[in-house]
Amino acid sequence: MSLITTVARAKFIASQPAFANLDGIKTLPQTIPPNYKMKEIPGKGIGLEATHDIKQGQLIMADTPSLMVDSRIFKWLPAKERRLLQTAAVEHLPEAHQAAIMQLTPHVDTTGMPKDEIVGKIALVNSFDVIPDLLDPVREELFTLFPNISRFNHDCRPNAAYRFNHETMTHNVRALRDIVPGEELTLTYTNPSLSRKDRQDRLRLWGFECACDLCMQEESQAAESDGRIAQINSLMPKFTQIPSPATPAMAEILIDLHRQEGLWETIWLPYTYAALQYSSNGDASMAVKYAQMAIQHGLPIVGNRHEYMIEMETLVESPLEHWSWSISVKQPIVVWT
Ligand SMILES: C[S@@+](CC[C@H](N)C(=O)[O-])C[C@H]1O[C@@H](n2cnc3c(N)ncnc32)[C@H](O)[C@@H]1O
Repeated sequence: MSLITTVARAKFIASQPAFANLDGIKTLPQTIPPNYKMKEIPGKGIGLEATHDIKQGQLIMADTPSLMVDSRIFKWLPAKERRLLQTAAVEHLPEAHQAAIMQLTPHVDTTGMPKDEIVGKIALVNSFDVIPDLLDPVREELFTLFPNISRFNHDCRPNAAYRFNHETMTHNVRALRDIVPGEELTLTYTNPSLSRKDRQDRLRLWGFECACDLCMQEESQAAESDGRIAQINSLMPKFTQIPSPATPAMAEILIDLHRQEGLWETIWLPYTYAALQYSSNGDASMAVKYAQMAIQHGLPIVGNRHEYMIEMETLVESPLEHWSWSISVKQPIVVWT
């Protein structure tokens, strides 16, 4: 990979296990047999299609970066200088790798365009903002181009999600729900909990009109979906209010709305709220059931170091000793301080 950053940050990144522990690299999961194929998707350019059954949580792809750019350069360098640096970084890669990058979509006609502008467009259309590692002293994101993950198209109700692992330097894409052969594999490029108009406005900033099923729906169906999104967005904050007016029934409604909308990437949150609601109302079996579902759907998305995942593990282990146990029976509910 090519990395554009300061010497100090490059030293930090080079000290990560992926570079410092070469034996560890041998255990990286990139060698998983692909369960997808690349093909032309009508109205969306190239995309990926499942060729096998894929289970919720299953790893679909683990991709290492081609080009990682410290996002501070967007403030520090004029556009032309930045693009020339990005081009030099691409030219540092092995030839086959360079060719793979130059084949990614620039989304515009590049006839007669200088190479640095083409590289700039390819980077803009295809890169991900990687959040820095917790130990990285620089808190600015890393604008990162991956050779294969860039082929995932967007869907406002995606069936896969990504998470960057700094230890292995891989961007891991996992299934959000069970997927059957023939389905397109998709990620979301924007917040799915926005109204259709707001999602489409944001995607236009990426330079395309979204052709996903939800965006192609009739006006009346789109209005129903927007209504559910509005209901989710008004219910959600009630679970973190102090004191909270939330109840187990409200948590069940929130879960149901997520299921109806196919919001599989965030469903771990209502499961978490439901677990806490049932626990605070003294129902251990429902609390444990939902805590397990929160873990099942949350781990692939937020990882095992996330505070809610730690809470849910604790709740599953000893429900009657969890801080939330029966608190609303004894006193007003305080959920998530
Ligand atoms: C990161 S690339 C995805 C792969 C791309 N289709 C290709 O041919 O390499 C993003 C581009 O794919 C297209 N695209 C992705 N999702 C789309 C969608 N839901 N509707 C229409 N076009 C989409 C747009 O041209 C967008 O600029």
